[in-house]
Parts: sequence; C-alpha cells; structure tokens
Amino acid sequence: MLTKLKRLTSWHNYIWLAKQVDRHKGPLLLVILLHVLVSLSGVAVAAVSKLLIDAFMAHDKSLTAWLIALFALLLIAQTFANPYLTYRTGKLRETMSHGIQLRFMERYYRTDWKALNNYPNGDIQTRLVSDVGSVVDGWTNTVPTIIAMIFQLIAAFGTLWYFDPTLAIYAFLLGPVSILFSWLIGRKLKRMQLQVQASESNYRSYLTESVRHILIIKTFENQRRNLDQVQSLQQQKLFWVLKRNLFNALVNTVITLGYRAGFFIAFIIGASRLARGTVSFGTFTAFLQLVAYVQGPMEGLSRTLPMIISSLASAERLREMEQLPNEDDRRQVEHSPSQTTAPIASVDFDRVSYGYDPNQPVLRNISFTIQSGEIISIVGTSGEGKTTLLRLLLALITPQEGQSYIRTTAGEALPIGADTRAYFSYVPQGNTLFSGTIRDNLIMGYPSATDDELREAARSACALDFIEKLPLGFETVIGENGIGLSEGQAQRIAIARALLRPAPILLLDEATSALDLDTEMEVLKRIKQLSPHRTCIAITHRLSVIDICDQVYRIREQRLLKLTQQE
Ligand SMILES: Nc1ncnc2c1ncn2[C@@H]1O[C@H](COP(=O)(O)OP(=O)(O)OP(=O)(O)O)[C@@H](O)[C@H]1O
Repeated sequence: MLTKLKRLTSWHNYIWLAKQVDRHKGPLLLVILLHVLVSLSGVAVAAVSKLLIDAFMAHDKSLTAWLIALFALLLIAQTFANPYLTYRTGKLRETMSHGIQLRFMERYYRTDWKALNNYPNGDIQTRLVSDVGSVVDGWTNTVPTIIAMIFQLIAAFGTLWYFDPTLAIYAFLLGPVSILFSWLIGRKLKRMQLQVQASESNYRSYLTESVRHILIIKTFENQRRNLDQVQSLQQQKLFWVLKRNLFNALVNTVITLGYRAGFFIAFIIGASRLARGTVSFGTFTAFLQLVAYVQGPMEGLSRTLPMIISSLASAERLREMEQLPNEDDRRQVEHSPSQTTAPIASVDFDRVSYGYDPNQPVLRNISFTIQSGEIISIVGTSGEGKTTLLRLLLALITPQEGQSYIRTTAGEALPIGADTRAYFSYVPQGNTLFSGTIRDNLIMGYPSATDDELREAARSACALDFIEKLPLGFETVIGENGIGLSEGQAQRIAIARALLRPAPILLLDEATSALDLDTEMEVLKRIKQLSPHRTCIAITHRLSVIDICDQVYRIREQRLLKLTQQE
C-alpha cells in the first residue's frame, strides 16, 4: 500500500496529467480566465458597494450616479458570465474526455492480448469512464477553481487591507491553519480513495458479468445468489465510500470551524468599531462581503484536496494501462494482403513452445509446414491446446521458444506477428456477432465489399438462403451477440464474415459445431472449392469432417502429431 501511495504522488502522474491537456490549452485558459473574472467580480461588487454607500452618506450625487451605473453593470456582467462559463466548461469537459477515451481505446487495441486478460471488462469500463471523468474534472473544475480562488483571496485581502488592515487580518485569521491541517491529513485520504476506486471496479465488473450472463443466472436459478453477491459488493463499496465521506465530513467540520471562528471574531470587532465610529458603514458592508471572499477561498482550497487526490489516483490507474506491454508491431501493416503482399507459399512452425505460465507449457516443440491451399484439421481432447495454436498463428500470444513464419511465393519468410494478421481470417468459438445489421457484421474484415461479394460469401457459408428469407435481408438488425438468430445461423454469419475478408488463410475454431452434419460438410466443401484456394486450418471434434481434409493433426500431451489415414 505504501509503495502504491508513493506511486500516486510520483511526478510521472503530474507529467501524464499535463500531457492530457496539451491539445486543449486554449479552451482551458479561457475557462480559467472566466473563473478568475467571475471570482474577481465578486470582490469588485463588494468594493463598489462600499464606495456607493459612502457616496450616498456623503450626498455626492454625481459620484453616486456613476457608482450606481457601475454597480448595475457588474451585476449584469456576473449574470451573463456564469452561464457562459458553464457552457465553456461543459464543452471542454466533453472534448477532453472524448480525446482521452479515444487515445485509451487506440492504446487498448495495441496492447498485448494476454496482458489484457488480467483486467475484467468492468474494470476497463471503470477506467474508461470514471477515471477519465475524474482526470477531466481535475482539469476543467479543480484547477480553474484553485487558480480563481487564489486570485480572489489576494484581491479580497488586498481590498480589505486597503479599507481597514485590522479587519483584513481578522478575516484572514485561522484560514492558513485550515489549509495546513487539510494537507496534512491528505495521506490518509489517498489510501481511502484508492480503496473506493478498487471496490467500485469490483462492483462494476460483477454487474457487467451478471448482465452478460443473464441466461445462465436465470436457467441455473441463481438470481438470489447473484443478488446476495451484488449486495455484498455494494456493502464493501459502501463501507469505503462512507469511511471516506465520514473522514471528509470530519475534516470539513474542522475547516468550517476555523472559518466560522474567524468570521465570528472579525464580525464582533467590526461591529464594535462601527459603533465607535472608527469604520464607516460602507467599509463594514464591504467587510461583510469581503470576509467571505477571503475565507471562502481558504476553505475552498482545503476542500479541493479530495478532488486532487481523486484525479491523481485516476491518472495512476490510466497510466497503469498505458504501461502494459505493446503487442509485437515491428512492421505495422495497415493494408489488406490482397493488395500489397506476395501470395503465400506456406505457414511454418519450427520447434515452437508456449505456456500461458512459462513454467507449464501447453504446447512443446511444435513443428509443421502447411502448404498454401491445404485444408488442415486439428483434433484433440478438450484443453489440449488447439485454440492456443490458433492464438499463436494470430500472434495474440508469442512463443517462448522456436520460430513461426509465413513464407511467400517471393521467397520471403515473414515472422508471425501483429502485422501478419492481415493474412488471416478467423472464426472464433462462440457467438461473436456485434449489434447492428447483418451487412455491418459481414463487412467487418472487408468494408469495401460489393453486394455480389457479400452474397457469394453468404452462399459459401450456407447463410444466403436464410438471410434472403428475412424481411429485411442483409439489412436485418441483430442484437448484441447475434440475439434474434439461432446459434447455427449466427455461426454461419460468422463464417461468411471470415470468408468475405480477402485473407489467404482461414482459421476455424469449432466454427461449425452448431451446424448439422450435412450443412457442416457442405460449408467445408464450398470452402475447398473457393477460388482462389484458401489455406484452411479447422479445429473440429467431428471425425467425419476429416475425410475432406488434406492433413490431420492431433494435439496430445503438448505435442502435435500428424495422423496417417489408418489412424
Ligand atoms: N487465457 C488463458 N490464460 C491462461 N491459461 C489458458 C488461457 N487459455 C487457455 N489456457 C489453458 O491452456 C490450455 C489449453 O487451452 P486451449 O483453449 O488451447 O484448449 P483447447 O484444446 O482449444 O480446448 P477446447 O477443445 O476445450 O476448446 C488449457 O489448460 C487452458 O486452461
């Protein structure tokens, strides 16, 4: 925990926070300026009110007229400045958080896939929404408020000093003690803020998962248990939120006590001096307003501490994501292989070993050569490492030992990495459709596909018939995860999506498991007849499919074995 606290206040966080505002300096300066002007206008109103009362008392008509006009002008300016400030702050907050969120997502997509496995969806969402919000609030609210308060404090104290130095000193009394006190207890507050954020993340992660798995919760009649768990996480969150709030309330009480005591003493002294005639009515009126502008900022500055802590804690959490390793991007290729790369000759693995935990290999010393156009089947019992092999091909994970290449007909050997993903099209296990139309889903890997290409891919995946029977055809809107379609239909759309992408190697991870045997055979035959031929690596549990494959491999005890016809 102590190292966490040290990290929180490390200068890296301040530098990171400063970088976030780089592209918004102009609008931020405007917001700060408006904040300062609004604060100073309060002091100006107090000063003018004093001069106006004194001018009234002195029966100075021309000065009174000028001051009335100035007084009205200031009040009108205040009325319009506030809504304008709210508008500008709102705009800055939105543009800033959109920018940070966009950069976060860009970075997220480049992050090593395995490193992201440690972060549940809810946690990522908390960082993306709450933490970005807290960082942006720090810039658009806390920083301008602090600067404006400092200006207000100096101006109010200076004005009061000018009118009556003794009253100024009383108004200032105890303020610095409050500020010092609040900064001293800041350390404890930091610890609580981190706990609040951690409990918030756990809670969100659980809610996200519960919503995603509603079907399982209902069918396993797990509602009560689930609600109990929600309640228990709520209690944990409540505990830390209340603890922090209680602590904040205590601190605020002490600060307010200092503030009130200062006001009380200054008021009594001011009133008695008014009675004795040593201060004017005008000065006393100004004092009543200015005392608030001296003590208000001091109180406010003490109260900004939790906001600063919260922004720092969020900066730390967002930086943590940025520090995750990048996936291999030695040669980022942003184009499709059909346009710029030579046709492939083969995919080669040379003594590749991999384990999610390096001490426990899932695959060991795997070697194979798959020639272009071949259809390969990989079989093996559950948990042997078949999906892991596809992940290695897609460079989602990197071998701990050995080499893997794509060889082109031009004789190049391209090491498999993030950039060689352009050679692959993939149908993962499970339902991976997005909400949107069927067309939106199909063109994901090939946005410029023509209608004919779309229909051809759907036909090859045995999906055209049922799509055309839908009233809106390819424009039919489906829900998240393909809600509204049967499992087999969703699978055929996922296959069509992969076929449409102009990539020479097709990876199927139990992609036909929800299809009946005839449809499965039909889909695989059509893939085999595709022109140009594609290399296809299919994981399957159905031995009947094996007949149409050129090679069959089995994974057993971490090894890859080539099966002969007899086996
Ligand atoms: N993200 C991961 N992190 C850690 N271990 C993992 C991860 N994914 C898989 N494993 C482990 O790696 C091993 C191989 O898993 P893999 O998914 O490759 O098996 P599989 O042969 O495809 O199984 P199935 O036929 O059930 O899909 C398993 O022991 C599994 O627990």
